[in-house]
Amino acid sequence: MNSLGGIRSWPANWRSTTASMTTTESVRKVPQVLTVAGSDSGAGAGIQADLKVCAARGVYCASVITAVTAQNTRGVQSVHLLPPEFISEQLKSVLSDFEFDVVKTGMLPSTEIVEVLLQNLSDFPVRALVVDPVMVSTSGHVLAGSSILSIFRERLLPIADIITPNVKEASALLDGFRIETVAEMRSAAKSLHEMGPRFVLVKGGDLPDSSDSVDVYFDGKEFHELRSPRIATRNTHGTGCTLASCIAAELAKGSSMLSAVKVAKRFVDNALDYSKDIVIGSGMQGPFDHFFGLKKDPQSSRCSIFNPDDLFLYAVTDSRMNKKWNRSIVDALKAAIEGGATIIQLREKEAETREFLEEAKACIDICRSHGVSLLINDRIDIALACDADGVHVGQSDMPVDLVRSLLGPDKIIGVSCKTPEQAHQAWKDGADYIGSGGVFPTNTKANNRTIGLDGLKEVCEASKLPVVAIGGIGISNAGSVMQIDAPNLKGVAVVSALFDQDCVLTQAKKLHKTLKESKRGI
Ligand SMILES: Cc1ncc(COP(=O)(O)OP(=O)(O)O)c(N)n1
Ligand SMILES: Cc1nc(C(=O)O)sc1CCOP(=O)(O)O
Ligand SMILES: [Mg+2]
Repeated sequence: MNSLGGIRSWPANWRSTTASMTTTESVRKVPQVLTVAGSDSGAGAGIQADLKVCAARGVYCASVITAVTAQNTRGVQSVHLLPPEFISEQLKSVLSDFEFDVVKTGMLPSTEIVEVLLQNLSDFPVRALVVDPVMVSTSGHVLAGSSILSIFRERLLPIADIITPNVKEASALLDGFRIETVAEMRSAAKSLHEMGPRFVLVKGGDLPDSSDSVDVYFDGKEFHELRSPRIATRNTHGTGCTLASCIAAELAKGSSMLSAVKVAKRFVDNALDYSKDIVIGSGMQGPFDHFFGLKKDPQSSRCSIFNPDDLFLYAVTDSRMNKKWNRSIVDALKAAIEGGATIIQLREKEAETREFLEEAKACIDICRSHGVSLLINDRIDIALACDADGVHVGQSDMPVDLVRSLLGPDKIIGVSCKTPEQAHQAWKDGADYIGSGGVFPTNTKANNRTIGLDGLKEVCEASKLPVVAIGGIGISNAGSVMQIDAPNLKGVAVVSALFDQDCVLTQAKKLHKTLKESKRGI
C-alpha cells in the first residue's frame, strides 16, 4: 500500500457534488488534473502538451512549472530550473485551493524539486498519482540526471499509482538493465513494480526491430501487451507527456487504470496518425495536433464570430414552393442573396437525407462565395456533414445545450421561442439568436400558434439574445414588426414572401428596401 493509498475510491456522487455554494442551481464538479512538469517553448511536450491533452479530453488542468526549457523541433537549447522554494509556492497555491482528482508528474529535474513535491503531496493528499519519469528528451537532451534516480526509486515510485517509463527510462531506473525485446520489457515492468507503484506501463515505442508499437502493462499479477501499428511520421515530439496526461485525464473522469491506459494509447495513436503529414517547425521532431483540427482548410470554416445584424433579412427555404414555381433550390438561393438576403436557412421538411445533404453542399458553396451564413433547419447531422455555419432548432427538436456540445463553440445556433421562459432558457443553453413567432398567422407552418406583436415584444424583453421575427411577415407588414420598441429585434425571417413568388429577386429587393426604410424611421 503506498502512502497516498493508491487510487482512492471516488464518492458515488462525485460528478455532481454540490459544494457549499449559495446559489440554488446545481453545481457540477469538473474532473481536475494537476501537472507538475517543465515548460516546452515549442509547446509540443511538457506542460503545454499536458494542458492540451486535458482540454481535448474534457478535463480541467492546472500546472506547476518545475523548469523552463528553450526548445524547438530541432532540440533543447537550454534548461533553466526554477528554485525549489518557488515550485513549493506554486504547489501550495493550487493544492490548497483545487480538489484535484489526479496529479501527474513530468520533468522533475533535481532531488530538491522531488523533495518539495513529496512534502506537498503529504500535506495535501490527492486521489491518484501518475508518474512519467522524464529523463531524456526525444532529441536526446538530458532533462533529469542520474542524481534523481535514488529518490525516484526510494520515495516517488512507491507512492505512484502508475509509472510510464519508456525503455531507456526503465533501463535507467533498473541500473542499466538491457531492454531490447518484449520479454525484457516484461521483466523490467515486474522489477519496477517491486519498487512500489501499483501499476507499471513500459512504453516500447523506441524498441528496435518492431513493426508494431508495443507497450507492456503490469498490474502486479497480470501482463497486458498493448499493440498498435507503428506510424511513420516525424511528428512524435511529446508522445510520452501526452500518453501520461491522457491516462491522468481518464482517471480523473473515473476510469479504471487499464481502460485509462487503453484510451490514452488510442488517443496518441489517433493524434499521430492524424498529424503524420503536418509541418510545424524545421527540425527532425515536430509536434502533433491534440485537437485534430489543424488540417482543416482555414478558408472552409467560418471562424468569425456571429454577427447579429446578419438576421436582418433571413431567408428560409421551402422545397414545396420551389417545386410549385419550378426552380431549383440553388437558383432560389442565388436570387434571394442577390436581392439582399443576409442569412439563409435550409428548411427542407420533405427531403430524404441523401438529397438534403447534396443540396446543402451545393448551397454552402453559393453562400460561402457570397459571404452569407447558411444554417440547417432541425438536422444536426446534415449540418455536421456539410460543415454548415449552424442550425435552427425548435422547442421539440434537439435541446440547444446538446446541439452546442455537438457543434462546438464556433457554429451559429438559433432556437424558436414563443414565451419569455423559453427565451431565458435559450440564453442559458448557449443559443446565438432567437426566432420568435408566429407574429402573424401563416399558411407555411401548420397549426402554428400566433403570438402577435405583443408576444414578440415580451420575448425580446426577456432575453439578451438577438431576435428575428417570423410568421406571416411580408412587404406589407415588415415595417410594423421592425417598429416595436425592442433594440434586440434584428430582422425578419420569411418563407413565402420570398419563395412563394413569381420572382424571388424582385421580392427580396423590395423587402430589403422596406426593412431599410423602417430601420431609418425608428
Ligand atoms: C428563424 C426561425 N425561427 C423559427 C423557426 C421555427 O422552428 P421550429 O419551431 O423548429 O419549426 P420548424 O421550422 O422546424 O417547423 C425557424 N425554422 N426559423
Ligand atoms: C417556419 C416557421 N416558424 C414559425 C414560428 O412561429 O416559429 S412560423 C414559420 C413559417 C414562416 O413562413 P412564412 O414566412 O411563409 O409565414
Ligand atoms: Mg424544427
